[in-house]
Amino acid sequence: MKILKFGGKSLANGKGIKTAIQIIKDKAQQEGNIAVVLSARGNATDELLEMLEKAARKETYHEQLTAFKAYQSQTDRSLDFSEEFTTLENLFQGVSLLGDYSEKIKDQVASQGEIISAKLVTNLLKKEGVNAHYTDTRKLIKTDDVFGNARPLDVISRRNVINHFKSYNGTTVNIVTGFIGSNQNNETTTLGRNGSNYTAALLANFLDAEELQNYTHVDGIFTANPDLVADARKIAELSFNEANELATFGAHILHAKTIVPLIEKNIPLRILNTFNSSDNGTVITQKTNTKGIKSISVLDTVALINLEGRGLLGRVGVDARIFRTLGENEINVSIISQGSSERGIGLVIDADKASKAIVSLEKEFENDFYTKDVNKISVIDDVAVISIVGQDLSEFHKPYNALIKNQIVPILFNNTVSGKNVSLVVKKSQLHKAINVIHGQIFGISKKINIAVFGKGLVGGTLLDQIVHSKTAILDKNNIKLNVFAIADSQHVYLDKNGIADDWKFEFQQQKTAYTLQQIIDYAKAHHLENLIAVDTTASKDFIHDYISLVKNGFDLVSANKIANTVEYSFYQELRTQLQKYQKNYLYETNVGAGLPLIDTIKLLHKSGEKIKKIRGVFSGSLSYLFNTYSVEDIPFSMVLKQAEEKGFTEPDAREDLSGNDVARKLLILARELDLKHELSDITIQNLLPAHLQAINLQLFKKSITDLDQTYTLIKANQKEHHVLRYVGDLSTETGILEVKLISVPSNSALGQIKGSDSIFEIYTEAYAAQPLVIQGAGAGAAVTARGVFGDILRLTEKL
Ligand SMILES: NC(=O)C1=CN([C@@H]2O[C@H](COP(=O)(O)OP(=O)(O)OC[C@H]3O[C@@H](n4cnc5c(N)ncnc54)[C@H](O)[C@@H]3O)[C@@H](O)[C@H]2O)C=CC1
Ligand SMILES: N[C@@H](CC=O)C(=O)O
Repeated sequence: MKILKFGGKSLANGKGIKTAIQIIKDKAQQEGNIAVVLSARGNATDELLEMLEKAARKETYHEQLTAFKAYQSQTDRSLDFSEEFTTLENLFQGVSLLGDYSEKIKDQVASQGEIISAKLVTNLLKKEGVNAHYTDTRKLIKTDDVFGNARPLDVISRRNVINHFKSYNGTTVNIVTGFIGSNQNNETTTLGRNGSNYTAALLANFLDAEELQNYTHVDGIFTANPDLVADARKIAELSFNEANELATFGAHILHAKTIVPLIEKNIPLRILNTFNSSDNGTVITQKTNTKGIKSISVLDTVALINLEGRGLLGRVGVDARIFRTLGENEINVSIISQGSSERGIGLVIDADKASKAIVSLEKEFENDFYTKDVNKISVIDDVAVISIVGQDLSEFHKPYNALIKNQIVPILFNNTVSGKNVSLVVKKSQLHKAINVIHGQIFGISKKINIAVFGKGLVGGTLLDQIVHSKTAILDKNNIKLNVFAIADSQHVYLDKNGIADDWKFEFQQQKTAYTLQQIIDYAKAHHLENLIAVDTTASKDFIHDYISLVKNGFDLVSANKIANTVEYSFYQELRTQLQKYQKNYLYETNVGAGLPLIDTIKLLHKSGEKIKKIRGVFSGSLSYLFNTYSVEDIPFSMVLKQAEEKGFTEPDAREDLSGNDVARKLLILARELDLKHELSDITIQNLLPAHLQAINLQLFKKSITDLDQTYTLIKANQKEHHVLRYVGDLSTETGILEVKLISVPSNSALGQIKGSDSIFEIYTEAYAAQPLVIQGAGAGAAVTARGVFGDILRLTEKL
């Protein structure tokens, strides 16, 4: 025999009840021996209890009762529910007169929901030709007298159920009321929370069922609540022990007491979705083959009680007093944590019991306050418990580190000695983010990286296109979901928590209002976005002052902008101090040599103790292009400059290149990588601009660029034969030389031979003394730079 159980949503008017009837009919035809346990339909129980409360407060409930009757009668008008409706009317009337009600009355009211439900389903099945029989469990399940949470009396209930089912030879489908029973005086009782599931489990146990199939409105048990974690996935198999842990920690589908009768007889429990017949659901059995973490569950209606005292160390009986006090006040403790110093104990209890707990504990420890053995009993009520079921402590560092990196510091954590369960108490405001971070980390379904791109110009725009284009491949290959949730230029921002798509340019254009950085930070917080990266593809001197704010708010940084690394050394140092403090990273590989792997190489050599003596070369892609082209072609200098601009090699203001500032910045960045505390002013810079072009505005400069032609025609003409012009950077740690200048070199030398926009860096070290280590390649351009920034983002994702 199989027991089927249907929940309230599965029995709601319309699609629910129709589907449930079809399922029962099909199962009765295909599998024969079944019994069906039912909850009250829709929200019937809540509505009945609401009306009861209203009656007790002497408020009017009549309109709601009329609506209730109409709803319950709507599906099958041939049925007469006058007995149930009259019972309810009489009960409410009595309560209204008295202004109060007992738990006994409450059970009588609540039970009508299941009675109506089972009568309706029986009738509908009969109409469909199924030999259905209405079974009122008040006649079968005998309980004690604890109204509202009655305990079934095993022997008598078992005998009643077996005898009742014996009277039917298997061709009858018993449609059984869940949740309700009766005491020895035949007064209606109810079985408490999850009572209908309990009834189904008891029936399965008493009748030695082959399986209990619990029909709900979800596909089964998930790795986390899908409402909180979009990536949550269904678990196919669970063991009873794991289910029990989940039940304790808020998986509402299960309840510990419903599992016990099944464990006793080793009866599998299958959670199924009424509305998705193609899904096999989750099956819970004695033992599953699959290992590892099963699920993350949450308790969010809890409070953390903290009792602290200097005089508690070694005092016998303190914990006993705490638990006795709480026990006497019917306060259940779900998590306990006490350090070996015994100076404090943390307890997690139901939130609605927090005040009672504090008052009773303060009373119990009144004398200890006077003697100063106890100095504080406090409550933190904006907390939630996350429980990782199946978590082995040897692997716990992974989710824990991920939480810390996302600036979520658990208030308390503890584990079960037997079984694998780690629970963390976190601030409720951080729950959503915390559960997503943990889920991403332990299930490795995909790690979501939330990116804000500041600057959507040449480099930023190309980067965004590259991300949109490659994100699916990166997800498939690396399990990393790149989610650009913010794009900002100097005026507007486009925010989308679900990430940009191909049409990001169009969406950005629709943004018309000014924004502040705080808005972006608040947006990330409000949407619980984890693994945050801010990308700076501006050339802004102001935006760098937002870096520290971003770091403090949980962002790692990637930058193509050289300014933060080249302003005064005190800022350079402060930024690194803050990065260390907040455990954040800052990658800027494209600051020197665009996409070339230069900074990483220098860092590695320096870290490994290799003495770098000199770095020399052509550091600028645009100036490389300018002089490589100008030296061999017979065209005006200004025309080549225009080409360099059009190809995206220059800075937004090309004078940053021509003034030598850009190369000087690169030199300074490299010097600082070698721990040399230089300032930009320490660098000797040869400015390639005539004085009158230096101090005018950009527009005027663009109009006057032909003024450059005469100067460079002369310089070119005055060179030795077979020589070419090159703008070079020179950094010597031995002589202290730091200079950038224009030189003329033989065209067959290494520097003389570079082509296009290539940069070349010759690195002389102790090991690379005679022949330098050479890094050469495109030193500018939106595509290579954006690729370099993308590389930094991917490098960061490995650290998050
Ligand atoms: N072009 C290249 O080959 C390379 C460029 N870089 C660096 O990349 C950066 C970007 O260069 P391009 O894309 O050519 O510049 P661009 O002028 O095309 O784009 C800059 C963008 O930044 C935005 N912006 C300015 N201030 C802002 C602020 N406070 N907040 C947000 N957005 C702001 C602008 O509105 C614009 O969208 C520069 O720092 C440059 O030095 C680095 C390596 C190579
Ligand atoms: N304008 C720069 C771009 C890269 O940093 C250059 O020309 O090298």
